[in-house]
Amino acid sequence: MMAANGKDGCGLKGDEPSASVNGSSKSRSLVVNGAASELQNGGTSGPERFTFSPEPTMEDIRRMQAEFTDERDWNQFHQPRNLLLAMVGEVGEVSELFQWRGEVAEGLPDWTESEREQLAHELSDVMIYLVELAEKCRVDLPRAVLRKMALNRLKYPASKVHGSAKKYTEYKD
Ligand SMILES: Nc1ccn([C@H]2C[C@H](O)[C@@H](COP(=O)(O)OP(=O)(O)OP(=O)(O)O)O2)c(=O)n1
Repeated sequence: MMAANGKDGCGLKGDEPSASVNGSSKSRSLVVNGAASELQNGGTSGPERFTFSPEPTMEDIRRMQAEFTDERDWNQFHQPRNLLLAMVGEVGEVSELFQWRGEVAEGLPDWTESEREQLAHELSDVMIYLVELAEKCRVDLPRAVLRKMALNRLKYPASKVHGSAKKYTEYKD
């Protein structure tokens, strides 16, 4: 399946996603994500912020999922509405992991490795369906996110809303 913008994917094509993605980003993620791996392994957060690995990009994810569905002849099932329902179902599975726990601290310090991995799986399911939903709706998601963030900055000027969680409609001027 071609992307909305008609560009072919590149980089990870033809490889097993887990092998190629891990292989290509491992060293960088170790260097770039020093703080990240500490947090992912249950350590406390240091002064550095958690960061993601640079790969796979959203376009990589779109292409890998398109290959996955093409190989299984599943595009017939992956219409926008079905993808939306599938994504919401996966959001429910994320919620299940948090339910009845009360407040959960950043970094999930009390979670086991297995619970963290389960969460990583469920968040990935949400992401995979979100990206495919955007593709099938012809929304160029990375660009759309940039536009939306620019709008958010206009709606919530830091100078005006600093330290307040009020919705923009609650500000008088
Ligand atoms: N028709 C389908 C079925 C699965 N998947 C892919 C996308 C998701 O990443 C994952 C979802 O698989 P499941 O529906 O089996 O859901 P879970 O992996 O969450 O399993 P479970 O519901 O047992 O927790 O597989 C897909 O693209 N299309």
